This record gives sequence, C-alpha cells and structure tokens, in this order.
Amino acid sequence: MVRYSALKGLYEFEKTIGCGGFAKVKLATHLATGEKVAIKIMSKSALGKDLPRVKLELRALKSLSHRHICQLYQVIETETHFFIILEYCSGGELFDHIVEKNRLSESESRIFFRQIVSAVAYLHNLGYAHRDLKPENVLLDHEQCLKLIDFGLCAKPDGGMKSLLFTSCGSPTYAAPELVLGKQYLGPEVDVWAMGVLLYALLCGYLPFDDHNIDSLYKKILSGRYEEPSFMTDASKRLIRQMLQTDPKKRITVAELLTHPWITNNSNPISPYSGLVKKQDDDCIALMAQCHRVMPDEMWKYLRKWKYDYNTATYLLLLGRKRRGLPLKLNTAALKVP
Ligand SMILES: O=C(Nc1ccc2c(c1)CCNCC2)c1ccc(-c2cn[nH]c2)cc1OCc1ccccc1
Repeated sequence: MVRYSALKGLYEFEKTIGCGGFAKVKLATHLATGEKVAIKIMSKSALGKDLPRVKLELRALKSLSHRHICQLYQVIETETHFFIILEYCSGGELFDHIVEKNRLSESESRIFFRQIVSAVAYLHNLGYAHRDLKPENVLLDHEQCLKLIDFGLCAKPDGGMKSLLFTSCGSPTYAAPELVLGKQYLGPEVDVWAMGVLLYALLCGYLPFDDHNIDSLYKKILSGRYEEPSFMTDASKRLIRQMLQTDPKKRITVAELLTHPWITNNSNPISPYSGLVKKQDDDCIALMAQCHRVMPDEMWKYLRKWKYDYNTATYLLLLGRKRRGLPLKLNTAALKVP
C-alpha cells in the first residue's frame, strides 16, 4: 500500500471501506484522541476536470456544522493528493439498511426523514442546495443517526451550475423533471423532489421511477406517474404527491415540510438549526491548551479560526467524545504545537 507520509504520526490507516468514482475511503484512527475517522483520499491526477468539484465540496463542508451532516475534521493537501478527514459513519449506507429490512415502517421512515429534512433545511437556510440527494449519500452512524455526505455537487442556487450536475451525477434516477428537461432550475426545489424519491424508497423499499433504459426513465420522471402500493397510508401518499410534483412551482418547499403534519405527527416541528455542533467547550479547550502549554484563551483564539488542521480535528473529536459521555484524553505524542 502506498505510504501516505503526509499523515504519518497523525492518523493510523486501517482498511479501505469504499472506492467511489475518483475517491477511496479508508478507515483510520486519529492518534491524539484514539477516535475512529473516515479518510477520503483523492489523487489529483485522477480528478482531472473534477478538481473544481472537490474544491466546491470542501468550501461547502467547511461552512457546515450539523448533527445530520457528515462532519469535516481536517483537510490535508499534498502535490499529488487530497486527504479529507471525515466523521466515522459505521452504520454504512441508508440504502443497505432499507434493503436488508425490505422496507421501513411509516414510523421508522418518519424518524429518518425528519433528520433529512432538518439537514436539508439547514443547508437551504445557508443558501446551499445539495443537488445530489440519494440513499447512497445518506450514511448511518453507530447510533442509527443519519449523516448526509458528498457535497461535491452542492452549490449556492444563484450559481446554478447545472452543467456540473449533468456531467458528474451518476444515474439521474433522483433527478427532477426540470433537470431532465435541462431547464433553468433552483437547487432547493430539486432537493425536495430528490427527498420525495428518498421518502418513497424508505416507505416502499424500491424507487418510484426506475428503468434500465434511460429514455423510458426520463419519460416516467416527466410523467410524474408512479405506483402507490396498497401498504402506503393515505397521509404518506399525500405527502409524496406534494414532493413528487412535476411542476417545481407547485412542489412543496422545505419550509412547509418543517411543519407538515406527516412530519410533525403530534411531535414538535423540526428546527433547521437542531444539532449545530461547532461550539466553544471549555473542557476540550482546557485539555488542548494544557497539552500545547498555552493559556485556554490563546488556544480558543487559534481554534475558532477553524483552519481544519490537526487541531480542528482534535477539538471536534474531543467534543464528540464529551457528547458521548466519554473521558477526555489526549496522546500528546501525536499533537503538533500550533
Ligand atoms: O465511516 C464511513 N464509512 C464506514 C465506516 C465503518 C463501516 C462502514 C462504513 C460499513 C462497512 N463495514 C465497516 C463499518 C464513511 C464516512 C464518510 C464517508 C464520506 C463522506 N463524504 N464522502 C464520503 C464515507 C464513509 O464510508 C463510505 C462507505 C463505505 C462502505 C459502505 C458504506 C459507506
């Protein structure tokens, strides 16, 4: 295996768990805290014209901090590679979870779907659209908590880089009619359509529009007609119809989803800000300050720049340990002085 010297002493690689288009995902241990992470490795030469997509993903990830969005910890760039250190999602893909259970009950689907709505509402409130929402891009952590990944296509809607979508997204099974028609479109509406496909997949265990022939797939999407199996409740059917609405202007918005009766179902409405995770924590700061032999306010002054270096990773991983009620400890050998 290629020795990635840039991470020597900082991370210890374990096995490769996924190989995507131009990325490889390896499990690793963050040595200062002993916490597990996922490292997405991309070779710049293999990226070629897709390099801007990586820059886009990193810029987006650096401004996102939400319970249901896979947290970025550190970025290491060498002449030849990008190493993106990310939150460990040991539950694997939501897709696999659905398939192994055939389909999910309405209440289990609601628990997952509320998390997706919260993450997408947060994204939209920041002016981003994900634009590639699909079950493969939704992972689970060890607590069955959902994590959105792969912001390679996400953009601020005013950017409207639809060419990016056509060139790089895989199967358009989740693509909204306006995308299929190549129309000007707004990212948020495209995300709502994809969320409709996702919710359908959760409730039914298969996709509303599917065909191995791309032209008949397009025809089905443009028709907006799909099967409503008998096991679906009327409430689920109504909600999905509002999301899989072919006219983007008539499609329900994320803001309306936040308070939709099927979503709230007598529990509290979803706040798009739920789960903001990046905050000042005195215990974590104090421990890092002690190891670096600096004053806590010096340490926080450095950390709040969010440089996504090893110290950002260490701080965020300590925060995670504290949230899980684990003792805070640091292996100073791996710590680099700022
Ligand atoms: O932590 C991640 N994955 C992951 C970690 C542990 C385990 C599994 C999976 C399932 C396989 N059995 C071992 C347990 C993990 C984290 C982030 C990202 C990621 C974030 N932006 N882009 C990619 C990707 C990740 O994975 C990809 C994957 C690999 C195999 C299957 C399912 C998912």
